[in-house]
Amino acid sequence: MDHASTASVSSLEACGNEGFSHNGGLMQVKGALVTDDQTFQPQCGTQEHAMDQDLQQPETTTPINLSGALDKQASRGDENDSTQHSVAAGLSPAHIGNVPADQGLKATPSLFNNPPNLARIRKVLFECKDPIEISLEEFETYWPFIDNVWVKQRSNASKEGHCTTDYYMCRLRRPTHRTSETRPLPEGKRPRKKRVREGGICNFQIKVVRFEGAYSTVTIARTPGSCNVHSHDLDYIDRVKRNSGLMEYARKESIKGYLPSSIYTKFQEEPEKLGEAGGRFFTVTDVRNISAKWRIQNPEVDLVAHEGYEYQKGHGIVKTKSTGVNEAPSPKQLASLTSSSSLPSDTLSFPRFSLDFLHPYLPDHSERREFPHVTLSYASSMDSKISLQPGMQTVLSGPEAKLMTHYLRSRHDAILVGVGTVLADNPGLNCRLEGAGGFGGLGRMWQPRPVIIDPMGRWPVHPECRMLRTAVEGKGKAPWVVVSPGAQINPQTLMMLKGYGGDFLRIVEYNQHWRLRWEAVFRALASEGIKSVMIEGGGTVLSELLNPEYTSFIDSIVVTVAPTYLGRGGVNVSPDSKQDPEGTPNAALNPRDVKWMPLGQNVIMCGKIRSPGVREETIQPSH
Ligand SMILES: NC(=O)C1=CN([C@@H]2O[C@H](COP(=O)(O)OP(=O)(O)OC[C@H]3O[C@@H](n4cnc5c(N)ncnc54)[C@H](O)[C@@H]3O)[C@@H](O)[C@H]2O)C=CC1
Ligand SMILES: Nc1nc(O)c(N)c(N[C@@H]2O[C@H](COP(=O)(O)O)[C@@H](O)[C@H]2O)n1
Repeated sequence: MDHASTASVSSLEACGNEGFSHNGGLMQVKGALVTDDQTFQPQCGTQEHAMDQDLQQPETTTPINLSGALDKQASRGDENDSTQHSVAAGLSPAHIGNVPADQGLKATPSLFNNPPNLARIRKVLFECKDPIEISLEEFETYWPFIDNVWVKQRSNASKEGHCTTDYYMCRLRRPTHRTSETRPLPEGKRPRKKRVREGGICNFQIKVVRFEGAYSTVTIARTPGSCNVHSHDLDYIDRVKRNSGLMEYARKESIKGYLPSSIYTKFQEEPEKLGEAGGRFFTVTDVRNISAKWRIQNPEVDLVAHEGYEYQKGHGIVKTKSTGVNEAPSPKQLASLTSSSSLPSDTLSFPRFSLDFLHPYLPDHSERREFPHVTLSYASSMDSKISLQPGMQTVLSGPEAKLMTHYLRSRHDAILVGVGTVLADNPGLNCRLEGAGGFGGLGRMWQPRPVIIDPMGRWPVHPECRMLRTAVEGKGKAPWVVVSPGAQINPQTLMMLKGYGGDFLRIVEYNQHWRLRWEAVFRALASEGIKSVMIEGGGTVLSELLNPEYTSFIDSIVVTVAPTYLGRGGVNVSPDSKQDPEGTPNAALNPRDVKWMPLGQNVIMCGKIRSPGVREETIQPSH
């Protein structure tokens, strides 16, 4: 019998979180990782949780194809592993990536300094299919390259100044302004040649909310009056208006005193970068206009062509001497190119081996369900231990299995652990794979949400803990901490966690053993928009969830088995024993559709747990 029957989630607003607005309400796009050989197909996005009522619920989510994200496969170690006790020693080394042949081979400076995945991210910011959360820094980096799409309508700021909301409409929503045909032209003016574009043709509208906290975020979402898609593509806008990122490139080069035609020639030498930045329709007149503005202040400067370029009649500016462009870099240049990567040093290369075997066990985010898809995923010794002793982190996954685990993380909306694991491991619980679900995509947007089961509020929220550092560095999300009504959370702690983008969720449902009811936890997560949860541990959490009371909530299990025995002192994963009605012992649980897959020195066991038809909460999509 339940001691309390109402499930409720409170984000403890009552405890005094003035000045902090909820910076959630966001769309996560999962599984957007694509290998060079397209081994993995992108998946759909999910609504994480609603920030405020005027965010539109997305009706459908669309696969993301992150083409540029994985171009750079430089090898990097994981700085955090050195502190862990490793029983996986001797496993094969991590995959060493290569510097792609075309990466940064320019010896003379390029006019471009495009941020990573620019074309992809321009498209995401143009389409705004689902609410997007990015860091302020990312916003300031990417927005100038897409600002040609938008015209600001109005702005609001919160009283405390933490939060600013700007409302934008698509440029093509503006009504057409035609000059009166009858009005006489001013003296000396020729009639305008420019074709007047038809206005009012696209009713796309967004709002951009800036939230300033320990981790400043910007969320971008369609407003309720907006249509779902633009009535035109991004090229159409790029043809009509240049973005300010592109124009800034031209301005920077102009103020060096170069001829517009020389600048234009240099731009055209890197058509891919130009196209990525939205410059497919860039003209020499665009450069001339920028240059002319600067020349008003600097009329005495004699404009020159770039070194190695000169004017040749009939051909305009052409390259006359080798400038080192497209020549092979020296070893020194190569070394500096690999070390100056913008990705964090703990980035993991995307697996080069196939992980197709996992697909039947992965969440299908297009399904509409009452409860999230739940995957149990942990690493175990041969004697079913997950660590050498309580409170001790033990590495059981070899390099390949570790990449697989991070791939799994990229495919789930949330990663859940018990507080015992957090206290023992101080984990990051982010996805460190290179690509959209991990590093190098849109910051934290595609990262899974860490969830900690901590009924008594034992986790000491501290800026130095890894999850919060990870959040501040934009490498992951701050956690949601699931607490019971009895947990004493002081307002400073609450405000600190919220400032990092995390929160406390209070659950008031218990089972007969005064344990939080998992049903209530999953329902609470679902109501916050979480569609899939990967549960990593520890022993208490996993063993409890493998009991009959909860197996109807568990979809899949993915266990990394390590070739080692940790011994009796280790932390066990084992459900309660089971007997038939006559008292004869039975197997406690037999997963279905089992697959075993060797991965390096580990073997991965995948299986399904929830029987088809049991708690089949799939809701038919509404039309
Ligand atoms: N090899 C692997 O894949 C993994 C290993 N680990 C290891 O597991 C060990 C930690 O395991 P445990 O100590 O068992 O801790 P745990 O991580 O399972 O957390 C247990 C705590 O969570 C809370 N809790 C969990 N379920 C609850 C419920 N239904 N109601 C109320 N409270 C609940 C309680 O406070 C309980 O003390 C560590 O040594 C860690 O390194 C952890 C995760 C993965
Ligand atoms: N898959 C797996 N293999 C192991 O050998 C492990 N020790 C774990 N532990 C889990 O991973 C968490 C660490 O995550 P970060 O790397 O810090 O992000 C740890 O807390 C366990 O949940 N998992």
